[in-house]
Amino acid sequence: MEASVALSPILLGISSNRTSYSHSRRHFKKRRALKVVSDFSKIEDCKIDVDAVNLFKVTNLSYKPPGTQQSILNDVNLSLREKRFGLIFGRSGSGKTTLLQILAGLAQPTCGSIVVQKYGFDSSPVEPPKTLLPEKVGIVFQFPERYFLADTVLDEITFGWPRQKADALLREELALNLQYAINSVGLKTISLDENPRALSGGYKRRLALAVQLMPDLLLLDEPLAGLDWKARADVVNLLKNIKKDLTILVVSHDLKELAPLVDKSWKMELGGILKEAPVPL
Ligand SMILES: Nc1ncnc2c1ncn2[C@@H]1O[C@H](COP(=O)(O)OP(=O)(O)OP(=O)(O)O)[C@@H](O)[C@H]1O
Repeated sequence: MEASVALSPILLGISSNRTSYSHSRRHFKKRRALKVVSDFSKIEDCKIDVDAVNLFKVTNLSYKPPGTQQSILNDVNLSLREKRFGLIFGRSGSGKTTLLQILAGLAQPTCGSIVVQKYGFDSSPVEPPKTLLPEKVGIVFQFPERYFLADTVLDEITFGWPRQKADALLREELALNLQYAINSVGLKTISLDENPRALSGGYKRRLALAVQLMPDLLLLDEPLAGLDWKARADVVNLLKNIKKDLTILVVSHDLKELAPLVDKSWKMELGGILKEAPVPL
């Protein structure tokens, strides 16, 4: 099935689980209208912009899992400007994945805040900070292809989208969402009837990204893990394109390949202590 023909299942209506009607609608509007994240510590960057920019900020965040005595994350601070690529590196077990999970709303921090704030061209905040809502954050876990749920590419991308109760406007929005997702990750040449498990490694990663593409902030845990050299280069190119629209925060050990994309980087030290640091190459 070609992408254009494949819009018809959406227009016929789809049922909900992975995401809700309002969720999808919010994503659609947000993608068009909202500018999100920016770099607080380098807010002078904003001076080159005519419009206001958004800054994603984590302040004094700590996390102690329920029932444990030791904090995994300790007083973490970071900020990233919209449409920037942030990279967190560091030793295994230092807390990188835990931080992504908290940013995605999968666990509650013990203390601290995660906000988005808009700044004007003169570097002053133009609005009070807003709590970053989990539905505005997409997360792609390590080896995301292990968690594919559907039997076709189309169903995998649209899993959980409204089917039965979608009005005409929403159906149109969903059709555009689908087109956007397919085009953004370069899945146009793949049949939407294809079984996701039959795709090559690189195309599986593209599909996993398409599923999570709507939010403003995209979190990726080891996006190159387990791929051969060709697929890795493919995903790096894809991330370069996606960066034009979204803010991306990546946790990875693959520093050399991702370095050309990086605008800001941090090292997570054992004990969950995050420090801004250049990518060590
Ligand atoms: N719910 C939990 N309860 C107790 N300990 C936990 C919990 N979740 C994670 N940990 C521990 O917190 C530490 C940090 O784990 P995390 O997976 O965030 O590290 P990481 O830096 O992402 O490691 P890697 O690079 O190997 O993926 C580990 O020692 C892990 O065992």
